[in-house]
Amino acid sequence: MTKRYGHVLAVNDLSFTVPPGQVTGFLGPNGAGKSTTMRMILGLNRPSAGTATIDGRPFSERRAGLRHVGALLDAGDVHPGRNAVAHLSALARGNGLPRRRVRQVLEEVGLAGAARRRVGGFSLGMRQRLGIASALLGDPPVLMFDEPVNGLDPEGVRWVRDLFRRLAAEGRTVLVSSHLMSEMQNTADRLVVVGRGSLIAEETVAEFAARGTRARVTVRTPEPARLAAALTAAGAVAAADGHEALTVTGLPAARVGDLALAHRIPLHELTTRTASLEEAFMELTADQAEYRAGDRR
Ligand SMILES: Nc1ncnc2c1ncn2[C@@H]1O[C@H](COP(=O)(O)OP(=O)(O)OP(=O)(O)O)[C@@H](O)[C@H]1O
Repeated sequence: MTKRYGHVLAVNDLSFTVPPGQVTGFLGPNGAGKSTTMRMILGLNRPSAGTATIDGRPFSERRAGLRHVGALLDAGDVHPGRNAVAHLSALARGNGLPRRRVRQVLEEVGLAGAARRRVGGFSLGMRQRLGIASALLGDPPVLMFDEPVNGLDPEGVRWVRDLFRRLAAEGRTVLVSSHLMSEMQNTADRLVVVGRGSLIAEETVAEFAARGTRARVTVRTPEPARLAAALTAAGAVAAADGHEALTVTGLPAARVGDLALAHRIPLHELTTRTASLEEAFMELTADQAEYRAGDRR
């Protein structure tokens, strides 16, 4: 799909597949086009070009609505004067869903105790939970969540992760967007990474992690300057990392240790670090972030 807003190219010829039985993380920096893409999948925004299908058909052709696809797009999109039960009951009525589902999903998201409180008084985390309850209401096989973790406390983050894993284990299709790799690391099976509207990567989390920078060696010594000189002479790149530490690329840890011994330089630490997912993500999207500190575009 492609989506233009005037001269802004929000989504640029983006194509990917979200399989059932897995959690697919939809990852990209702010403004990468994630929300626009999700809205187009649901037929809320019209693509400038291309189509999105769910089980082979556009969402608009699906009569089952909430029973087929559940989505959390904007947790703030709830009438503040209503309480949680009224909000969900209206949704249930509009979609021909049994009333008992309202109680069930409120229990499921941990809002049973706040069921009769006005949504206007909800914290952001509670609104997210209510949005997730709405998505679950129709017990759908396909679920989409746009930045569901925003505003959740650590217990909420863990809860939502377990929920997504369980939904996928039940065979459902789960698409979750985030601008933070750390949120996806232990949640997603697959990643669709976007930057400035374009696809950067579509692969398993393991494949994505393997893309990361070469292994690096952290070495700590009271004589960093001498060690850096020895390492550089041996063809490595040694960068000062704090007071007595160096970050070394281009040589394995064993060679770094051997060189230190040969030069009689004491070592206080010698650690191999592989790039974290976060680093792989930052590296891949470094040129793609729309807004960055110090950016004066
Ligand atoms: N209604 C609109 N009118 C004009 N431009 C828009 C509109 N909606 C989105 N955009 C622009 O499209 C681009 C993609 O926005 P989108 O909200 O889809 O990104 P996102 O990846 O969801 O970002 P975030 O993580 O910040 O929510 C941005 O440049 C945004 O400013």
